[in-house]
Amino acid sequence: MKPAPRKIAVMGAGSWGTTFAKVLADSGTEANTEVMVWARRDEVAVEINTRHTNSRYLRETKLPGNITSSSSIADTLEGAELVVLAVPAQSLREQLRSFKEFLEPQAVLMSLMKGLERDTDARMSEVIAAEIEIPADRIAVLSGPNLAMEIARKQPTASVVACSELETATWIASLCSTEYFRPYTNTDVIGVEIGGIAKNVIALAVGICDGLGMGDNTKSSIITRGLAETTRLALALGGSYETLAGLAGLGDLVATCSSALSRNNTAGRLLGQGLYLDEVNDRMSQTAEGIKSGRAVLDLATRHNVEVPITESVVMVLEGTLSVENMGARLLGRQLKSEGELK
Ligand SMILES: NC(=O)C1=CN([C@@H]2O[C@H](COP(=O)(O)OP(=O)(O)OC[C@H]3O[C@@H](n4cnc5c(N)ncnc54)[C@H](O)[C@@H]3O)[C@@H](O)[C@H]2O)C=CC1
Ligand SMILES: O=C(CO)COP(=O)(O)O
Repeated sequence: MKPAPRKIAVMGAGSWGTTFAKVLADSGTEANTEVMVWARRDEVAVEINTRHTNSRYLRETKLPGNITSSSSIADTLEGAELVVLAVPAQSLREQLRSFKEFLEPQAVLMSLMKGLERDTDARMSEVIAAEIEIPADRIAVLSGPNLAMEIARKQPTASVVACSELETATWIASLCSTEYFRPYTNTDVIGVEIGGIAKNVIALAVGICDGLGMGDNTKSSIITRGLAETTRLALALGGSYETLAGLAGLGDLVATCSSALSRNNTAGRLLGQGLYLDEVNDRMSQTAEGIKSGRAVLDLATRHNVEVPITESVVMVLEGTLSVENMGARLLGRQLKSEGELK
């Protein structure tokens, strides 16, 4: 296996980028790996460097001393053998264009993002491959039940690093393994990404049910049938069943759909309580990827002839063609079918 890198760059100083930088720094202390976080706003970089906090996203959580930050893309990427991407999914393509000239020639890129690009329906690993033109063995993704605030508090969790080349995934896993963060490896990049993307839309649906005052049977039914439609989509795209039964599928779906920390779940709850989408967006200070990715998930599924009734209903609510009150009737009124059908 390759030795630990001298430097890892994390592009994006939001809640997950900063928290994952902390995981990397906690993991790499003995190897003296420098972890540098790129922040869009200079004041965030200054706060990380001087106070070792990022209070807007992680309140008073203390960041390890081997994390530094800069608002300069060039400085952050210089010498970085691993580049971790943690910006909102819809901004990735544009950001990569500004990162490209500063990337080290052999750098490995890993996406932390759980979104699908609108209009192209591209997964983040596909956007990276298209914009940076590096081989698949240097493109990885990380996904799993990973609510940032819990990890920042060092509450134990597991996750999945996926790359078509197992050696790359194994190398990255060795760089982010700590006493509170256990990464598994997988070569099924499609399954891992689809699990992370689709669960955000399902979490919106569960949040809507919550906001409408529905109980646990309703939410459990949405979670379970949500997993069925996510699995159908992943299989149609070439992902594997086992991946969707694992941390990046079931694991993340359960965490996101049950947690008040989830931004997607929260956004859904506000919709269920009767707020308009504009009002919900105004209240969200962080990225809820499902709101923008929902339409792309539906388009992707439609192109592949995959039925995703929960996603479709959520998109209709988001686009104003279905009221939250009528969502249940729309889902329950469908033709009866066998539970086992995964096609
Ligand atoms: N927060 C969490 O618990 C987890 C988040 N994720 C995923 O990680 C990705 C990033 O999420 P968070 O860090 O939570 O989001 P966030 O909303 O906390 O932070 C986003 C960061 O990107 C920056 N940003 C905003 N708009 C931008 C733009 N147009 N161009 C460049 N940068 C921009 C912001 O300044 C901020 O630093 C998302 O895809 C999310 O689904 C995945 C697992 C856990
Ligand atoms: O992906 C996440 C947990 O694994 C975070 O979910 P939210 O983006 O809904 O907060």
